[in-house]
Amino acid sequence: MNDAPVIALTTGEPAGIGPELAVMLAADGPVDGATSHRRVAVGDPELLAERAASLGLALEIVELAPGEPVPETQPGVLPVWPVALAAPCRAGVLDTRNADYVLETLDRAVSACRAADAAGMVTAPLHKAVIREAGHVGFTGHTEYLRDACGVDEVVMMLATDRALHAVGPDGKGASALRVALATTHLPLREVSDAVTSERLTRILRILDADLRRWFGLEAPRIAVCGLNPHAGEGGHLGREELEVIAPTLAALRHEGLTLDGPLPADTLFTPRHLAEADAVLAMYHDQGLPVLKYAGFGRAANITLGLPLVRTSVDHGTALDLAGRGLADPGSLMVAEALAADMARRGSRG
Ligand SMILES: NC(=O)c1ccc[n+]([C@@H]2O[C@H](COP(=O)([O-])OP(=O)(O)OC[C@H]3O[C@@H](n4cnc5c(N)ncnc54)[C@H](O)[C@@H]3O)[C@@H](O)[C@H]2O)c1
Ligand SMILES: N[C@H](C(=O)O)[C@H](O)COP(=O)(O)O
Repeated sequence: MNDAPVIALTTGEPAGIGPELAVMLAADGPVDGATSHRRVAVGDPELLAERAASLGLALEIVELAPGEPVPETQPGVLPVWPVALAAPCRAGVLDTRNADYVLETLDRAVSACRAADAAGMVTAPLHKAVIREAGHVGFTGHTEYLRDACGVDEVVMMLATDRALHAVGPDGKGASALRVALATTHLPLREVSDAVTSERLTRILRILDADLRRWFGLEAPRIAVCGLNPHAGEGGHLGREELEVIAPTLAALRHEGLTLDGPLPADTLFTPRHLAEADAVLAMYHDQGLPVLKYAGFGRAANITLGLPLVRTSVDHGTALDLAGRGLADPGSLMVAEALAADMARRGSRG
């Protein structure tokens, strides 16, 4: 199927599980509709060959020259857009010398998407600390890096379990069908309150509403919004952000036509009755929303960056240095992320 969308898979931190997940998927071949896209890995071909060999996988690594078409996905073959490691890499052992290599794989995939050589990108996990330690002191993750690379002001990190991914509402699918977006991402907790501003919430909620319509086929997305404080501030006795920032912002956005419920106490929002009435939840900070999502679907969920001019999905886990090189990592989330990117690419191409 040569008109299948090309999905660029950045292989992430070379010492982490990203490279082996890529070779595991490629060796096994298309499953669950994976023939619907053409995978091309972005990374060091020798590293990928080494990881495949060390896991005993029969895999042919095919380096593609610039402009060479990406072939149909087939078992045992992994096409690669080559980016060379800066230093030799051992699984599980981080090296700051390879930080720029990781960023180069992202730049390569972004350029390919922008040139329409790829219809979307999927990112295997990178290690944020080693990139910062290498001198990229402002680096906080793919999400913000891609925002800046694409020149947009705001993006939204949303994770969704596999049961809430493909252009349908979670209704009737139970509480494990979850979409959780974040108002703030990788911030120290003590900075969160100051970051929850009306301006930020307005930008985030507009993007979330628009992209739930665009990518998930929801005509009037219902978004449940968490409060920041326990019991959503307990009427102002446990914090005033709900009264002074969140509630007035939601009221203004309802006038624009957004369907918003909240601010709601986060502890009871994440219960089946409330979730059944929401297509997505907006959490105020990382560990308010993501532990629930990962409890519901770790290993079968995907991370989607909303608000970008290109398709980007990712896994629901990190570099798992403790597992790297051992063949123990679960490729489930990467499979889900790839299938979702292909689905989004097809939707995008239909306009
Ligand atoms: N998309 C991304 O790039 C991404 C996502 C999350 C975390 N990270 C980064 O990864 C690094 C390590 O983060 P962490 O330790 O908090 O989380 P982690 O997800 O790497 O590991 C947490 C636990 O989950 C296990 N685990 C993770 N992935 C697994 C898989 N595929 N199969 C089986 N078990 C798996 C690990 O072994 C570990 O016990 C950090 O630098 C973090 O910022 C990157
Ligand atoms: N917050 C995400 C998670 O916990 O899964 C993760 O760190 C991803 O971040 P980026 O996609 O921005 O790298």
